[in-house]
Amino acid sequence: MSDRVEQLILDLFAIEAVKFGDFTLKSGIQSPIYFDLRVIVSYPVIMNEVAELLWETTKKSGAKFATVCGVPYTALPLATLMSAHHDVPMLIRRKEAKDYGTKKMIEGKFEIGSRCLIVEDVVTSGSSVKETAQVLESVGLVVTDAVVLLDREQGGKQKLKEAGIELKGICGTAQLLEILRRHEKIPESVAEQVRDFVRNNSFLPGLEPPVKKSRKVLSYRERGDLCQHPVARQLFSIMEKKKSNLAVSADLCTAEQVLQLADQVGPHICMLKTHADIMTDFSTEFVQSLTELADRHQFIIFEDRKFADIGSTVQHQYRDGLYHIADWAHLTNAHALPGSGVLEGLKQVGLDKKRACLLIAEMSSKGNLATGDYTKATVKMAEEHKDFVVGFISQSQLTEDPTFIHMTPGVQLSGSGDGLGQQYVSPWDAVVTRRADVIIVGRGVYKDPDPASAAQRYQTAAFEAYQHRLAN
Ligand SMILES: O=c1ccn([C@@H]2O[C@H](COP(=O)(O)O)[C@@H](O)[C@H]2O)c(=O)[nH]1
Repeated sequence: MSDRVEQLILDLFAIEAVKFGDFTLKSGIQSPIYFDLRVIVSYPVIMNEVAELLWETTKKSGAKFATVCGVPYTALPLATLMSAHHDVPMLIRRKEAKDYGTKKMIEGKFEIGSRCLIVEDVVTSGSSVKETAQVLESVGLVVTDAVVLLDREQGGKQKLKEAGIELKGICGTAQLLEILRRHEKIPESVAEQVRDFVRNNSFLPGLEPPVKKSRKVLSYRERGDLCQHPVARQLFSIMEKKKSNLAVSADLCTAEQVLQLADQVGPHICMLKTHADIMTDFSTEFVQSLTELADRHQFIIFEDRKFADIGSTVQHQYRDGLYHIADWAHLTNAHALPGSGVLEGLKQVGLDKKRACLLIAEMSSKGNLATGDYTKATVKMAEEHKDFVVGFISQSQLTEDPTFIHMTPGVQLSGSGDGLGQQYVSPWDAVVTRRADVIIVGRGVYKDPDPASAAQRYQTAAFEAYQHRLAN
């Protein structure tokens, strides 16, 4: 195989798929080396050889997969050849979801939970592979392996490993330079310049290049298009249409108070959060009226039940008892503390009803224990239950997966705490600094003499913060 890799590098150099000079990369960095693998479509013999070597490299690594998917666009023909020659089904990732028809981001047939191999032409920081993995995972596929023709050796492999993806490459920059030097295709001074560049432009933590990376921040609409769960899709769509990323927490003790508040703040919110168990007169009539208000004003109902028991018990708490939560709350939440059984239990009740759940990964209260490894384990649990878990209650952004929604309580325009452990940040801080998608406000709204105006103030503050995030 090494003779074939050597010949391939010489061929790539000959067709100017590998160039030396002074190039401005997408990130704005000046680079002395440039890979333009797009040209290989004009050289079918070379393209075929690349696809074969990608296949052999993958097989040698022992990677197991049911489908292959090329990172658009250069790797698409490579994945196609691998698929056709080795009889392994291919998937196509769209760069943008169609705005008509089925709005699929992934074309092709697959089984939920099956593995997909990502194929790429060049890896620098690994972000394109990661982005493709996120889209594949958002539809229920599993990504553990990726294969690339050229690894620039700037930290992408390590970054992907941190994200749980094993990257195998046909050739790295060091080997490529060695081959070209041995065949006297480039002078030693050029090879040294490239080695220097690679050393000084690593994407490893602490060694990131000093330039701003231009990763696109997705809008709520774009994120909604990526989501599979109907509640997540509906929420993002309401947020975009109503220009609201505000959830009001109706922590009130009578049905009349909750319904009055819901009607007053309805036009300004994307979600109403309830604590059914603090109400003295909870009834089916209340549920009916709340549901009507949610339909009229277009908001999601979130029962902040914070389930935290074994699967069998939470199933009863969710389905039965006084509140029959699963019958009316689009969304509920759970602690990760009991382990994944809590989700298995809730899912058996909620999935058929198309309900969704958030995991409590961080809390706003002083001295709480939902930090560090606990928070990380919570994120992992959410990733393993994406059919039901659509996001987090958190105080910061915990994952780059755009299909997870981060909701942040402990938000007020004025005030830093309540004397009982609650800690407040401003809407700007929550959305811009901590990267919340939705802010949750209780007393800041319902204790105001004019809750509708207060909700409008929070709505404007939080949505302007989101628009700032989009633009910067
Ligand atoms: O970490 C958490 C989790 C949940 N909450 C809930 O949010 C509201 C906040 O009400 P405020 O009046 O705005 O303080 C309340 O229902 C809590 O149970 C939280 O605050 N922190």
